[in-house]
Amino acid sequence: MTAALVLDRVSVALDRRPVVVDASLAVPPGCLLALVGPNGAGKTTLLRAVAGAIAWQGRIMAAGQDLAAVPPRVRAQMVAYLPQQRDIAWGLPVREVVALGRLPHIGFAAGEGAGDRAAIDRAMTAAGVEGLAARPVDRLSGGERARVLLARALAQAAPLLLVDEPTAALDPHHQLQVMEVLRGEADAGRTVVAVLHDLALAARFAHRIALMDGGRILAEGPPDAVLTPDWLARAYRVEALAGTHEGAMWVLPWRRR
Ligand SMILES: Nc1ncnc2c1ncn2[C@@H]1O[C@H](COP(=O)(O)OP(=O)(O)OP(=O)(O)O)[C@@H](O)[C@H]1O
Repeated sequence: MTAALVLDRVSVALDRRPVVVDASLAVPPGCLLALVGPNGAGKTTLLRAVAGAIAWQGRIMAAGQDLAAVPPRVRAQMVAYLPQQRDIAWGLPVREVVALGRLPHIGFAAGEGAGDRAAIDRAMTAAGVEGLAARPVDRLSGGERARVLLARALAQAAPLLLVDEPTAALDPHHQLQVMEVLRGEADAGRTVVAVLHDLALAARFAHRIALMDGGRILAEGPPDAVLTPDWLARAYRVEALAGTHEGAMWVLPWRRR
């Protein structure tokens, strides 16, 4: 099957320092890929490159198209991105913030159509923010705001969804809800790349895991092939407990090495 996202020796330098080095990856359609690794590994930088937010060297292909040659509006229809930064400058009502996700489809001048309204409603329900629709977004808790921004990315309905630490600041119930949504998006045929620090959530929900350290992808594969004692010791310098439950892997970092 043709990969939905292909990275071919992607490198990024920030302040003339190599931050991502020769990252190569092929992610099939219908895959939830967790991008994991220690602080400073280069995960956010790699995701920002795929989102087109920073310059890169090498090749990034989505749905067979070289993203360097795709106009911004078309890219916004192809790629949705939930950045790590959750600041929202204006106190817009929540529903209006989520509706911004439809802009690549309807533009500034045109109004929302029935399909847009359905996508917005679906995204708000999936992210569990339908009860917040009229609330000003700058008066929400951190976790509520995070879910509103996830809803905005979901409303974009792009075939490639990039999410940076989507479960940070969420309570366990909402962490599971968000991971179920991301897994559901992948199972519906989209490609989802999620930067995750929580290895338990990565092991439980991701189809595949890419482990980064020092700007490089050290390992990529199914959770039980990547979250091994050796790789966890090498990348994170931790020992972890692990097992399986209901057909999924679980992992619990236990002590530093
Ligand atoms: N704007 C910038 N200018 C220069 N260096 C940067 C910039 N942003 C990040 N870096 C550096 O690039 C490296 C990778 O950062 P990045 O945010 O991609 O890591 P990460 O794996 O997402 O880390 P974390 O888990 O802490 O979020 C770090 O060493 C960081 O200090």
